[in-house]
Amino acid sequence: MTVYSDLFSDSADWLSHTLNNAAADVAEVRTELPDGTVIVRKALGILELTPAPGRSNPNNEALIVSAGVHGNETAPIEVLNGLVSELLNGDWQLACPLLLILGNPPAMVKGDRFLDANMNRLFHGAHQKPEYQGLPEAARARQIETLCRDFQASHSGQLSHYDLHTAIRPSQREKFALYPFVEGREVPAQQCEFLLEAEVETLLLQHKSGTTFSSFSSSQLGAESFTVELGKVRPFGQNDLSRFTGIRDALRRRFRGQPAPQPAKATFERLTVFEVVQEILNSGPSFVFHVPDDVANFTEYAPGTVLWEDESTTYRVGDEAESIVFPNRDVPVGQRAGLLIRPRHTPGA
Ligand SMILES: O=C(O)CCC(=O)N[C@@H](CCC(=O)O)C(=O)O
Ligand SMILES: [Zn+2]
Repeated sequence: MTVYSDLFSDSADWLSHTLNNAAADVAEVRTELPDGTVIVRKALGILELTPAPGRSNPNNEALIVSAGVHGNETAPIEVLNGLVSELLNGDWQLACPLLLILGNPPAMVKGDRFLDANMNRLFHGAHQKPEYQGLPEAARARQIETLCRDFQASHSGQLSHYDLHTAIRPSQREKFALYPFVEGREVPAQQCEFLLEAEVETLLLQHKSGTTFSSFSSSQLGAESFTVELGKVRPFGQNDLSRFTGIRDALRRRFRGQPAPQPAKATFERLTVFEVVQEILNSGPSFVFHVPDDVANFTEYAPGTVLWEDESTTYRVGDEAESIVFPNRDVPVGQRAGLLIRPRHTPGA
Protein backbone atom coordinates (compact mmCIF):
# COMPACT_ATOMS: atom_id res chain seq x y z
CA MET A 1 0.00 0.00 0.00
CA THR A 2 1.13 3.55 -0.71
CA VAL A 3 2.05 5.24 2.56
CA TYR A 4 0.56 8.73 2.82
CA SER A 5 3.12 10.10 5.25
CA ASP A 6 1.65 13.62 5.04
CA LEU A 7 -1.70 12.31 6.34
CA PHE A 8 -0.55 9.70 8.82
CA SER A 9 3.12 10.58 9.61
CA ASP A 10 4.96 7.38 10.51
CA SER A 11 1.80 5.44 11.30
CA ALA A 12 0.70 2.56 9.10
CA ASP A 13 -2.86 3.75 8.61
CA TRP A 14 -5.58 6.15 9.77
CA LEU A 15 -6.46 4.18 12.89
CA SER A 16 -2.84 3.80 14.05
CA HIS A 17 -2.28 7.52 13.47
CA THR A 18 -5.38 8.34 15.52
CA LEU A 19 -4.35 6.07 18.40
CA ASN A 20 -0.68 7.14 18.30
CA ASN A 21 -1.60 10.83 18.47
CA ALA A 22 -4.54 10.77 20.86
CA ALA A 23 -2.67 12.98 23.31
CA ALA A 24 -1.16 15.29 20.67
CA ASP A 25 -2.26 18.46 18.93
CA VAL A 26 -2.45 17.62 15.24
CA ALA A 27 -2.63 20.31 12.59
CA GLU A 28 -4.90 20.19 9.56
CA VAL A 29 -3.20 18.54 6.56
CA ARG A 30 -4.27 17.99 2.96
CA THR A 31 -3.27 15.37 0.46
CA GLU A 32 -4.35 14.53 -3.06
CA LEU A 33 -4.69 11.01 -4.44
CA PRO A 34 -3.45 10.22 -7.97
CA ASP A 35 -7.03 10.38 -9.31
CA GLY A 36 -7.56 13.91 -7.90
CA THR A 37 -9.53 12.96 -4.79
CA VAL A 38 -8.64 15.39 -2.00
CA ILE A 39 -8.38 14.23 1.60
CA VAL A 40 -8.11 16.75 4.40
CA ARG A 41 -7.40 15.58 7.90
CA LYS A 42 -9.46 18.27 9.63
CA ALA A 43 -8.52 17.15 13.13
CA LEU A 44 -7.33 14.01 14.84
CA GLY A 45 -9.45 11.11 13.56
CA ILE A 46 -11.54 13.29 11.24
CA LEU A 47 -11.12 13.12 7.46
CA GLU A 48 -12.99 15.16 4.89
CA LEU A 49 -12.85 13.54 1.46
CA THR A 50 -13.78 15.32 -1.76
CA PRO A 51 -14.05 13.43 -5.06
CA ALA A 52 -11.87 14.44 -8.00
CA PRO A 53 -13.18 17.52 -9.83
CA GLY A 54 -15.62 16.53 -12.57
CA ARG A 55 -16.31 13.10 -11.14
CA SER A 56 -20.03 12.44 -11.16
CA ASN A 57 -21.97 11.82 -7.95
CA PRO A 58 -24.72 9.58 -9.34
CA ASN A 59 -26.58 9.24 -6.02
CA ASN A 60 -26.44 13.05 -5.53
CA GLU A 61 -25.48 12.74 -1.88
CA ALA A 62 -23.01 13.59 0.85
CA LEU A 63 -22.25 11.21 3.70
CA ILE A 64 -21.09 11.48 7.29
CA VAL A 65 -19.99 8.17 8.78
CA SER A 66 -18.79 7.99 12.36
CA ALA A 67 -17.49 5.29 14.70
CA GLY A 68 -15.71 5.29 18.03
CA VAL A 69 -18.00 7.81 19.71
CA HIS A 70 -17.73 5.09 22.34
CA GLY A 71 -14.07 4.15 22.56
CA ASN A 72 -14.56 0.43 23.29
CA GLU A 73 -16.85 -0.19 20.27
CA THR A 74 -13.99 -1.14 18.02
CA ALA A 75 -15.35 -3.23 15.14
CA PRO A 76 -16.95 -0.32 13.25
CA ILE A 77 -13.71 1.66 13.73
CA GLU A 78 -11.79 -1.20 12.10
CA VAL A 79 -14.35 -1.31 9.27
CA LEU A 80 -13.97 2.42 8.50
CA ASN A 81 -10.20 2.20 8.75
CA GLY A 82 -10.23 -0.68 6.25
CA LEU A 83 -12.31 1.35 3.79
CA VAL A 84 -9.92 4.31 4.06
CA SER A 85 -6.95 1.99 3.41
CA GLU A 86 -8.69 0.57 0.32
CA LEU A 87 -9.29 4.08 -1.04
CA LEU A 88 -5.70 5.16 -0.40
CA ASN A 89 -4.51 1.98 -2.04
CA GLY A 90 -6.38 2.91 -5.22
CA ASP A 91 -8.74 -0.08 -5.03
CA TRP A 92 -11.72 2.15 -5.93
CA GLN A 93 -12.55 5.81 -6.49
CA LEU A 94 -14.66 8.10 -4.37
CA ALA A 95 -17.82 9.56 -5.94
CA CYS A 96 -19.44 11.55 -3.12
CA PRO A 97 -18.29 14.05 -0.49
CA LEU A 98 -17.57 12.19 2.70
CA LEU A 99 -16.83 13.11 6.30
CA LEU A 100 -15.34 10.24 8.33
CA ILE A 101 -15.13 10.58 12.10
CA LEU A 102 -13.46 8.51 14.81
CA GLY A 103 -15.28 10.06 17.74
CA ASN A 104 -13.31 9.65 20.93
CA PRO A 105 -9.61 8.80 20.36
CA PRO A 106 -8.48 8.98 24.04
CA ALA A 107 -11.25 6.52 25.01
CA MET A 108 -10.27 4.31 22.04
CA VAL A 109 -6.70 4.18 23.38
CA LYS A 110 -7.93 3.13 26.82
CA GLY A 111 -10.50 0.71 25.42
CA ASP A 112 -13.24 2.40 27.45
CA ARG A 113 -16.73 3.57 26.52
CA PHE A 114 -15.71 7.08 27.63
CA LEU A 115 -13.31 8.80 29.98
CA ASP A 116 -15.16 11.59 31.81
CA ALA A 117 -18.60 11.76 30.21
CA ASN A 118 -20.57 9.66 27.74
CA MET A 119 -19.92 11.61 24.54
CA ASN A 120 -23.10 10.31 22.93
CA ARG A 121 -25.10 12.36 25.45
CA LEU A 122 -23.22 15.60 24.71
CA PHE A 123 -24.52 16.47 21.24
CA HIS A 124 -27.36 18.66 20.15
CA GLY A 125 -25.80 21.44 22.24
CA ALA A 126 -25.65 19.40 25.48
CA HIS A 127 -21.87 19.96 25.58
CA GLN A 128 -22.68 23.55 26.63
CA LYS A 129 -24.24 22.49 29.94
CA PRO A 130 -22.30 23.85 32.93
CA GLU A 131 -21.60 20.39 34.36
CA TYR A 132 -19.63 19.40 31.23
CA GLN A 133 -17.50 22.55 30.92
CA GLY A 134 -13.79 21.77 30.75
CA LEU A 135 -14.27 18.10 29.90
CA PRO A 136 -12.35 16.96 26.80
CA GLU A 137 -15.41 14.98 25.63
CA ALA A 138 -17.52 18.14 25.63
CA ALA A 139 -14.86 19.97 23.60
CA ARG A 140 -14.69 17.06 21.16
CA ALA A 141 -18.49 16.97 20.74
CA ARG A 142 -18.43 20.71 20.03
CA GLN A 143 -15.60 20.28 17.49
CA ILE A 144 -17.44 17.44 15.76
CA GLU A 145 -20.66 19.48 15.59
CA THR A 146 -18.77 22.41 14.04
CA LEU A 147 -17.06 20.23 11.42
CA CYS A 148 -20.36 18.54 10.56
CA ARG A 149 -22.09 21.93 10.16
CA ASP A 150 -19.28 23.15 7.88
CA PHE A 151 -19.49 19.95 5.85
CA GLN A 152 -23.27 20.21 5.50
CA ALA A 153 -23.03 23.87 4.49
CA SER A 154 -20.52 23.19 1.74
CA HIS A 155 -22.32 20.31 0.00
CA SER A 156 -25.62 20.00 -1.78
CA GLY A 157 -27.50 16.73 -2.25
CA GLN A 158 -29.09 14.54 0.38
CA LEU A 159 -27.02 14.30 3.56
CA SER A 160 -27.04 10.97 5.37
CA HIS A 161 -25.26 10.17 8.62
CA TYR A 162 -24.55 6.69 9.96
CA ASP A 163 -23.15 6.61 13.50
CA LEU A 164 -21.78 3.11 13.95
CA HIS A 165 -21.78 1.39 17.34
CA THR A 166 -21.67 -2.04 18.97
CA ALA A 167 -23.73 -3.03 22.00
CA ILE A 168 -22.67 -3.89 25.54
CA ARG A 169 -25.19 -6.73 26.00
CA PRO A 170 -25.80 -9.78 23.86
CA SER A 171 -28.75 -9.20 21.56
CA GLN A 172 -31.59 -11.37 20.31
CA ARG A 173 -31.33 -9.26 17.14
CA GLU A 174 -27.63 -8.84 16.41
CA LYS A 175 -27.87 -5.77 14.17
CA PHE A 176 -30.33 -2.93 14.55
CA ALA A 177 -30.63 0.77 13.86
CA LEU A 178 -32.24 3.65 15.72
CA TYR A 179 -33.96 6.45 13.82
CA PRO A 180 -33.91 9.73 15.78
CA PHE A 181 -37.20 11.52 16.28
CA VAL A 182 -37.89 14.57 14.14
CA GLU A 183 -41.46 15.87 14.16
CA GLY A 184 -43.50 14.86 11.12
CA ARG A 185 -41.01 12.73 9.22
CA GLU A 186 -41.08 9.09 8.09
CA VAL A 187 -38.11 6.86 7.31
CA PRO A 188 -37.46 7.00 3.54
CA ALA A 189 -37.79 3.62 1.79
CA GLN A 190 -34.30 4.06 0.28
CA GLN A 191 -32.80 4.28 3.77
CA CYS A 192 -34.62 1.11 4.83
CA GLU A 193 -33.19 -0.61 1.75
CA PHE A 194 -29.71 0.58 2.67
CA LEU A 195 -30.06 -0.84 6.19
CA LEU A 196 -31.14 -4.17 4.75
CA GLU A 197 -28.24 -4.11 2.31
CA ALA A 198 -26.00 -3.65 5.38
CA GLU A 199 -27.68 -6.72 6.96
CA VAL A 200 -29.46 -4.55 9.53
CA GLU A 201 -32.94 -6.04 9.66
CA THR A 202 -34.41 -4.27 12.69
CA LEU A 203 -35.27 -0.59 13.06
CA LEU A 204 -36.27 1.28 16.22
CA LEU A 205 -38.15 4.55 15.85
CA GLN A 206 -37.29 7.02 18.60
CA HIS A 207 -40.21 8.86 20.20
CA LYS A 208 -38.48 12.08 21.22
CA SER A 209 -35.41 14.01 20.29
CA GLY A 210 -32.24 13.44 22.30
CA THR A 211 -28.61 14.42 22.77
CA THR A 212 -27.01 11.69 20.67
CA PHE A 213 -24.83 12.43 17.64
CA SER A 214 -27.48 11.10 15.25
CA SER A 215 -30.18 13.19 16.93
CA PHE A 216 -28.01 16.29 16.42
CA SER A 217 -27.32 15.59 12.74
CA SER A 218 -30.95 14.81 11.94
CA SER A 219 -32.45 17.76 13.84
CA GLN A 220 -29.81 20.40 13.18
CA LEU A 221 -28.40 19.41 9.80
CA GLY A 222 -31.50 17.92 8.18
CA ALA A 223 -29.62 14.65 7.65
CA GLU A 224 -31.20 11.24 7.34
CA SER A 225 -29.37 9.85 10.35
CA PHE A 226 -29.21 6.53 12.12
CA THR A 227 -27.37 5.09 15.08
CA VAL A 228 -26.44 1.64 13.81
CA GLU A 229 -25.70 -1.21 16.24
CA LEU A 230 -23.64 -3.84 14.47
CA GLY A 231 -22.83 -6.50 17.06
CA LYS A 232 -21.13 -6.78 20.40
CA VAL A 233 -18.41 -4.65 22.01
CA ARG A 234 -14.96 -6.27 21.76
CA PRO A 235 -11.38 -4.94 22.11
CA PHE A 236 -9.31 -4.03 19.04
CA GLY A 237 -8.05 -7.12 17.25
CA GLN A 238 -10.70 -9.41 18.77
CA ASN A 239 -13.49 -8.69 16.31
CA ASP A 240 -14.65 -11.26 13.80
CA LEU A 241 -14.77 -8.83 10.89
CA SER A 242 -16.56 -11.41 8.74
CA ARG A 243 -19.66 -10.42 10.74
CA PHE A 244 -19.33 -6.83 9.52
CA THR A 245 -19.06 -7.33 5.77
CA GLY A 246 -22.67 -6.18 5.23
CA ILE A 247 -22.02 -2.64 6.47
CA ARG A 248 -18.57 -2.54 4.88
CA ASP A 249 -19.83 -3.50 1.43
CA ALA A 250 -22.93 -1.30 1.63
CA LEU A 251 -20.87 1.76 2.65
CA ARG A 252 -18.27 1.10 -0.02
CA ARG A 253 -21.04 0.91 -2.62
CA ARG A 254 -22.36 4.33 -1.49
CA PHE A 255 -18.83 5.84 -1.38
CA ARG A 256 -18.30 4.71 -4.99
CA GLY A 257 -21.65 6.13 -6.10
CA GLN A 258 -22.93 2.81 -7.35
CA PRO A 259 -26.69 2.15 -7.63
CA ALA A 260 -28.50 0.23 -4.89
CA PRO A 261 -28.92 -3.49 -5.56
CA GLN A 262 -32.41 -4.61 -6.57
CA PRO A 263 -34.00 -6.30 -3.53
CA ALA A 264 -35.49 -9.75 -4.02
CA LYS A 265 -38.30 -9.14 -1.49
CA ALA A 266 -40.34 -6.12 -0.42
CA THR A 267 -38.88 -4.06 2.42
CA PHE A 268 -41.81 -4.69 4.79
CA GLU A 269 -41.20 -8.44 4.55
CA ARG A 270 -37.60 -8.06 5.69
CA LEU A 271 -37.43 -5.09 8.05
CA THR A 272 -38.90 -5.43 11.54
CA VAL A 273 -39.87 -2.05 12.95
CA PHE A 274 -40.32 -1.23 16.64
CA GLU A 275 -41.30 2.03 18.27
CA VAL A 276 -39.79 3.29 21.49
CA VAL A 277 -42.48 3.60 24.14
CA GLN A 278 -40.32 4.81 27.01
CA GLU A 279 -36.81 5.94 27.75
CA ILE A 280 -36.13 4.71 31.29
CA LEU A 281 -34.08 7.28 33.18
CA ASN A 282 -32.10 6.79 36.35
CA SER A 283 -34.24 9.13 38.42
CA GLY A 284 -32.02 9.23 41.52
CA PRO A 285 -31.38 7.43 44.82
CA SER A 286 -34.82 5.80 44.97
CA PHE A 287 -34.57 4.38 41.43
CA VAL A 288 -34.74 0.57 41.36
CA PHE A 289 -34.23 -1.21 38.06
CA HIS A 290 -35.70 -4.71 37.97
CA VAL A 291 -34.09 -5.76 34.69
CA PRO A 292 -31.14 -8.08 35.48
CA ASP A 293 -27.65 -6.96 34.46
CA ASP A 294 -27.05 -9.75 31.98
CA VAL A 295 -30.32 -9.64 30.06
CA ALA A 296 -30.05 -9.59 26.24
CA ASN A 297 -31.32 -6.72 24.13
CA PHE A 298 -34.88 -7.37 22.86
CA THR A 299 -35.82 -9.56 25.83
CA GLU A 300 -39.60 -9.33 26.04
CA TYR A 301 -41.61 -8.69 29.22
CA ALA A 302 -45.25 -9.68 29.60
CA PRO A 303 -48.02 -7.19 30.39
CA GLY A 304 -48.05 -6.29 34.08
CA THR A 305 -44.34 -6.97 34.75
CA VAL A 306 -42.82 -4.32 37.01
CA LEU A 307 -39.62 -3.12 35.29
CA TRP A 308 -38.56 -0.19 37.43
CA GLU A 309 -39.74 1.94 40.30
CA ASP A 310 -38.87 5.01 42.31
CA GLU A 311 -40.50 7.02 45.06
CA SER A 312 -43.27 8.31 42.78
CA THR A 313 -43.72 5.61 40.08
CA THR A 314 -44.02 1.85 39.74
CA TYR A 315 -43.65 1.12 36.03
CA ARG A 316 -45.59 -1.92 34.81
CA VAL A 317 -45.64 -3.14 31.21
CA GLY A 318 -48.95 -2.07 29.65
CA ASP A 319 -51.52 -4.21 27.82
CA GLU A 320 -49.03 -5.28 25.21
CA ALA A 321 -45.64 -6.92 25.78
CA GLU A 322 -42.61 -4.59 25.77
CA SER A 323 -38.96 -5.41 25.14
CA ILE A 324 -35.85 -3.92 26.70
CA VAL A 325 -32.92 -2.49 24.75
CA PHE A 326 -29.65 -1.12 26.21
CA PRO A 327 -30.38 -2.07 29.85
CA ASN A 328 -27.75 -0.39 32.00
CA ARG A 329 -28.31 0.46 35.66
CA ASP A 330 -24.81 1.90 35.91
CA VAL A 331 -25.52 5.35 34.47
CA PRO A 332 -25.46 8.79 36.12
CA VAL A 333 -28.68 10.25 37.51
CA GLY A 334 -30.78 11.70 34.70
CA GLN A 335 -29.34 9.41 32.03
CA ARG A 336 -30.85 6.50 30.12
CA ALA A 337 -30.99 3.15 31.90
CA GLY A 338 -32.79 1.46 29.00
CA LEU A 339 -35.30 1.79 26.19
CA LEU A 340 -38.65 0.03 26.16
CA ILE A 341 -39.95 -0.84 22.71
CA ARG A 342 -42.87 -2.66 21.11
CA PRO A 343 -43.67 -3.61 17.52
CA ARG A 344 -44.70 -0.60 15.50
CA HIS A 345 -48.38 0.24 15.40
CA THR A 346 -49.20 1.08 11.81
CA PRO A 347 -51.91 3.74 11.77
CA GLY A 348 -55.18 2.22 10.52
CA ALA A 349 -53.88 -1.35 10.61
O1 LIG B 1 -25.28 -1.44 24.51
C1 LIG B 1 -25.52 -0.38 25.06
O2 LIG B 1 -26.07 -0.31 26.18
C2 LIG B 1 -25.15 0.92 24.39
C3 LIG B 1 -24.79 0.84 22.93
C4 LIG B 1 -24.77 2.28 22.45
O3 LIG B 1 -23.78 2.95 22.62
N1 LIG B 1 -25.92 2.76 21.96
C5 LIG B 1 -26.11 4.14 21.68
C6 LIG B 1 -27.49 4.37 21.14
C7 LIG B 1 -27.71 5.80 20.74
C8 LIG B 1 -29.13 6.11 20.27
O4 LIG B 1 -30.05 5.98 21.07
O5 LIG B 1 -29.28 6.52 19.11
C9 LIG B 1 -25.93 4.95 22.97
O6 LIG B 1 -26.37 4.49 24.04
O7 LIG B 1 -25.37 6.03 22.90
ZN1 LIG C 1 -22.10 3.05 21.45
